[in-house]
Amino acid sequence: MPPAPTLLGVSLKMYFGHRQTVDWCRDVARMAAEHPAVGSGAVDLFILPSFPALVPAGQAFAGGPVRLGAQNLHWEDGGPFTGEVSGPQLREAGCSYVEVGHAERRRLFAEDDRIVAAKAAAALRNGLIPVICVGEQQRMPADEAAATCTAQLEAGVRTVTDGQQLQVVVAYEPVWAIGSSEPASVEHIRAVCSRLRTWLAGQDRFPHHRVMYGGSAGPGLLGRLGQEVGGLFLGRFAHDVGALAGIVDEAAERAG
Ligand SMILES: O=C(CO)COP(=O)(O)O
Repeated sequence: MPPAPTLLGVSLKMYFGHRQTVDWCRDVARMAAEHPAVGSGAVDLFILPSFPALVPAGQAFAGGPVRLGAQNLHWEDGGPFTGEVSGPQLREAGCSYVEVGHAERRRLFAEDDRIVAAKAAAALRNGLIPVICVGEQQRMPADEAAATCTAQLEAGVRTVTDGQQLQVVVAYEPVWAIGSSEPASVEHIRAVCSRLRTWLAGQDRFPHHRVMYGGSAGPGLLGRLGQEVGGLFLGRFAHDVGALAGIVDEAAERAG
């Protein structure tokens, strides 16, 4: 069996201005169109820009292999929720993915496991692949981190019951490694991702699941991770499209 495609995702968070975001997406679309590994399906690439850029970014990616996603959604599908964006709106805007429960949202916007669970359910209900973020707050041994993250994941999907053919992505992001200079160690990443994969594999609800690593991930990391790590969730170190292209190369090498 050929290895599963490597999943690469980039969240732009709120780093770029609007024009800069759209220009960056056009550059990524061009890079991906020229990169055989993205076109062949050996590498799956998704980009999560800010809400206002979703439509022009979708236009930039139209007809190509790059998938679009959002960084957040509301748990209801419509109604009096000022300032919020719904799953159906994201689908209409062309999104395939949506991020749920990022550490910054948990910390700064008081998103707890109950909200994460409601948002994950909203994503799945609307045909969006949730990228469910989990991660331990402080440095700790890998087995403790794995137990913490598995419990977070279990809580984050507890309301999802009807899982036939549902796809989920889990982004393992140790909070202490986000916005840092270095990612977690390769051994730590492999151990935690492996435990998350084992937990997901034991769930009939999620026949299609992938686990990726994020937190100061950048060039040179992917090649050192085993197949238990399905890909990378990138932040700052993908701002340079050349660096992102290099990571796509590493993913292509992994595919063999
Ligand atoms: O949180 C992250 C991706 O969503 C990781 O961000 P950094 O790679 O910039 O630390």
